[in-house]
Amino acid sequence: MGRKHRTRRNHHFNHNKDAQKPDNVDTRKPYSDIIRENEKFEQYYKHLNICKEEEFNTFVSCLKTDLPATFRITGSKGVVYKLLEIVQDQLIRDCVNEVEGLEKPKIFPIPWYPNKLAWQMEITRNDIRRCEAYYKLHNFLVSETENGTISRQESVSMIPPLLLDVQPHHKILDMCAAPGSKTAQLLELLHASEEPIPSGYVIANDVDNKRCYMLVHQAKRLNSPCIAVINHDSSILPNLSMTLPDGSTEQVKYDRILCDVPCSGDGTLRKNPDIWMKWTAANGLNLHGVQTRILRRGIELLNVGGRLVYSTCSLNPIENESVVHRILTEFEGVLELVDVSNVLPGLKYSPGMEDWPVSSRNLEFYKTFDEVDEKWRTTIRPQMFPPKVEDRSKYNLNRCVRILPHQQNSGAFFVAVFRKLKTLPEKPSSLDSENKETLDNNKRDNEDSRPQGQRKRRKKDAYTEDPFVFFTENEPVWNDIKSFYQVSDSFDSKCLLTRCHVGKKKNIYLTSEAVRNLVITNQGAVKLINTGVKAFVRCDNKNMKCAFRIANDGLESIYPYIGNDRKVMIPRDDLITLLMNDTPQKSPPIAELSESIRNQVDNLSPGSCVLIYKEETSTNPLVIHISGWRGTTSLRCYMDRHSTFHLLRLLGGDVSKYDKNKFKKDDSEEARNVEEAEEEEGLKE
Ligand SMILES: C[S@@+](CC[C@H](N)C(=O)[O-])C[C@H]1O[C@@H](n2cnc3c(N)ncnc32)[C@H](O)[C@@H]1O
Repeated sequence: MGRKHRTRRNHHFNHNKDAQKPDNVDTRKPYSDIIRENEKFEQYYKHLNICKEEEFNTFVSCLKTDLPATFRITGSKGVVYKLLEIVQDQLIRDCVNEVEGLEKPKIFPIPWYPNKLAWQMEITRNDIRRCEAYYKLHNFLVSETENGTISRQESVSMIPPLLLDVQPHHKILDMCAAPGSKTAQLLELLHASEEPIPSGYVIANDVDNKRCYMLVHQAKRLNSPCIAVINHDSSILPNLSMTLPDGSTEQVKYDRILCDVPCSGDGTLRKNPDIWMKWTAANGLNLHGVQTRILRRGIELLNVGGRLVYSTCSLNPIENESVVHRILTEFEGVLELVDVSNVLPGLKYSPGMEDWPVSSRNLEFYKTFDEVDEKWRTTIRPQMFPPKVEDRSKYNLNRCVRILPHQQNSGAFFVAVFRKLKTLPEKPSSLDSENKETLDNNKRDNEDSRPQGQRKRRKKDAYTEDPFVFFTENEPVWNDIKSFYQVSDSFDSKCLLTRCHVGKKKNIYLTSEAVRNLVITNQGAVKLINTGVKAFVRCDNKNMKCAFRIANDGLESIYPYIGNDRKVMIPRDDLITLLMNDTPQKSPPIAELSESIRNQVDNLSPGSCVLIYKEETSTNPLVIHISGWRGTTSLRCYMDRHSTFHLLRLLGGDVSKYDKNKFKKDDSEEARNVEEAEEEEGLKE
């Protein structure tokens, strides 16, 4: 083995070797003592020919360095393009302070990501967090992430949703969804059209109850009425049903499925260096079974003509091609691998392997199961081996995509895209005993009931979620809301729900019709963790003739149905004034706002309203809707600090109140806020 390699964490200083270390660098280095070396790892992947021999040293050296910071820009069209301008022209210029001896890092769009909406920097996440020169850049990333307008996601993890080819009408299942960065991307793709509420939806599932709440947090940032978070083992995921217009029910089959399975994670060594210490060849062998079971269930739940993306952040063929091959064999004639070589031009990758040895944990490599030593035959299974040479062309395993870290300075990743060609036959053509058992336990493709194992579990589980109670035709609070906001008759109030059966309703949430249908049809049969975007919030203010104000979260979905009388067009300078005075005590007096505002609110009764800001000048008009409050003498908007920071940035207002330097003592309170936000960032990928 070569000499011990301790990676330098602060390699933002690397781009100028003579650079002096600036003052005020936070010295916390959680991973700094990890020796990024594992002899067996290198031996294993060298033997497997994971890349060309002459590239192997570059491959390993790259894995020992930290990952560059990347993010995606998300949100509605106008906001996206405004933010894109800021990222492109101003982010590094204005958000990185000049420090002698420190070059400003480069930022560039990730070449294969559509429309320049994903960006990579020459520095790492830790550089950004620890170096004072980057505090504004860090503030930008934290506040825009919290606001839901950027997503700090590893570049390779952005690939699976792009390969799913999502349309707004698709029924989508994310089988292993937490913490939810890909779920968020799926939701964005679902909402890509102009429709305020798309007809499709995302069912986001994870087996880990705590991690399901990370999913809820992710989904909340995107304010979608089209998502439900559920909590099941996806290898035995219950069938969901929907109610048809004639009252009968039908099993839900999904148009798109993301199967981003649990894996050994050795593709994330750059981000999670502790994996260097834990890596053994046994990790892949132990995960192959659960990965296969989850993928198998996904194929059962997929619509004919539908697409399923199987992905891992592992380099190991035992978790990748081997699982894909096994499933293609089991479902012969039913599935094909899709050729995605032209979908993301500019993406560099290696084609999937068509041949691999299977290794014991002790790195004894076998070409066929017959050679396997008796003692390993419980961990090494016959189905883990590659196809025979003469069968290779049947499976097209070379259509799988393996991204190696040195190919474009990223993490490593594996993706395979399946298309379902026909319904499953009564019995798959080739089944081993393990498969037979699983399939006998799980009800078959076209049966409308839950897997047996699941029924047992349900009895044991104590469901602790508050109930999901949808409005009925005669919901008492609805009349007041409808008449106060002049809600159009085309709005279906039955898509509103609360989380209590009795007592005062506090928050009212909105789901799409399709999600409502699913929740009601499957009540008691699925462990539903969360659904619905907050649309109205109780606000018992004696000056308002309605007990509920409009919430910002659901405003984009509900906006088209609100009557014009409670809408106020707000000019830029007035909006900036409101944003700069964002506490109820400091709400700007109406008398001090522009004539345009005074005229509009003259006849507006006190209470909740929608403020609309339009900027027509740019090529992609920016339209922003904000929940506002017309007081007896003042006007204000409901915004949390991150959204206020975001809007001021978009409008070119003064952001200094929010852009605090956490390295300065005076700003310690703000620093704590930033730290808290960072803690939350830990919830994301
Ligand atoms: C690789 S992570 C998923 C990352 C996620 N797709 C994202 O982009 O943020 C794998 C997830 O699978 C979950 N998981 C593990 N076994 C599972 C199972 N049998 N059913 C469902 N989820 C499972 C884990 O809790 C973990 O959250």
